[in-house]
Amino acid sequence: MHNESLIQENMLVTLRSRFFTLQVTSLLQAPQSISPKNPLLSLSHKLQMFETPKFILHYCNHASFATKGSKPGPVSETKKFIEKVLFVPPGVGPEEVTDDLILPGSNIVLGPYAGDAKIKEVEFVKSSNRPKDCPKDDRPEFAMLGRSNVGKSSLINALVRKKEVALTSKKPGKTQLINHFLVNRSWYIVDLPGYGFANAPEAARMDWSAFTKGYFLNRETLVSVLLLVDASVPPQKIDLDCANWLGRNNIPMTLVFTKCDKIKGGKAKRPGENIRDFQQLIRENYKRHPPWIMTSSMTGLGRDELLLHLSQLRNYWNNE
Ligand SMILES: Nc1nc2c(ncn2[C@@H]2O[C@H](COP(=O)(O)OP(=O)(O)OP(=O)(O)O)[C@@H](O)[C@H]2O)c(=O)[nH]1
Ligand SMILES: [Mg+2]
Repeated sequence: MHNESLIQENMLVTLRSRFFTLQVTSLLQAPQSISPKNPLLSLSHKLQMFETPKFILHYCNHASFATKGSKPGPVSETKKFIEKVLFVPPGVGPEEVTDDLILPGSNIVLGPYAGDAKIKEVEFVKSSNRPKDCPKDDRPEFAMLGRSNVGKSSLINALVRKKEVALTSKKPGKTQLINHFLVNRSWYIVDLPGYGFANAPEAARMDWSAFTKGYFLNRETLVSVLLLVDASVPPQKIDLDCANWLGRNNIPMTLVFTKCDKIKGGKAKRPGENIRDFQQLIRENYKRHPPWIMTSSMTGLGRDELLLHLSQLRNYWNNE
């Protein structure tokens, strides 16, 4: 794709996201009824003021996700395409998806479980150095996973709108323990140590396999892993391995692309291209695309959209 159209695409995503952010305030604040009589209708009504996020179709056209030789038509007419490419949450049938229900800068469809996504308070609970030392209660949690320096701690701070809730650093390897943060006294965000940091001092280096994999495989309250991937660099083998490992172990995952504000000069690929490449490389291992979303902790891109996504996963989990 030409650089110019990529820049336009990135700008479009940013603008749409800003526009959307203004409009979603009511959804962020007002708890949604979990089983309204006609949930999609009411949600659709709330979202109808939004600009139609044609980005997803535009994106998918370029990523050639659609069957070869066929152009994706309007979302409502391409059921197979929707099932394969979009993340359609519980409570929404593929035939009910309209493009105004797709969160901008993502493949995530907003369903009737979304709501009550505003963060009112956040409290650091504890650091654990073994999975079995993690808080023992039945509140749902989301774990931030990703390479050292990908921006896990920064994203937590951006989500909760506090500068130093989770400690960040320019040097990789800052987070060394499993850190639980309790949000609104009802759910946890978990900051995990980064993987792939070979240069850490011996004492700080850890066996990621034993340490963190145990957590994923045994944590019953884990609603979804948020796998953070740096969109400013080309796909890295270690991230692809991680995405594939989660897929093989049926651990629910949302791909959160970070640093989408970072545009490198020269011939370096743009975030949009790196994101597409990453998805194409994991495509074989997933029947359907996992939910993915573009974010930037610097500009706030994707913040409210990600909170809405987490709210629908969490509310569904609570009602299961
Ligand atoms: N441009 C840009 N920089 C970012 C973004 N998110 C994080 N950073 C920077 O990336 C560096 C690492 O951020 P952290 O949040 O500490 O990364 P981490 O994944 O928690 O790292 P570990 O704790 O070492 O695993 C810091 O210098 C951040 O300022 C982003 O969205 N855009
Ligand atoms: Mg960290």
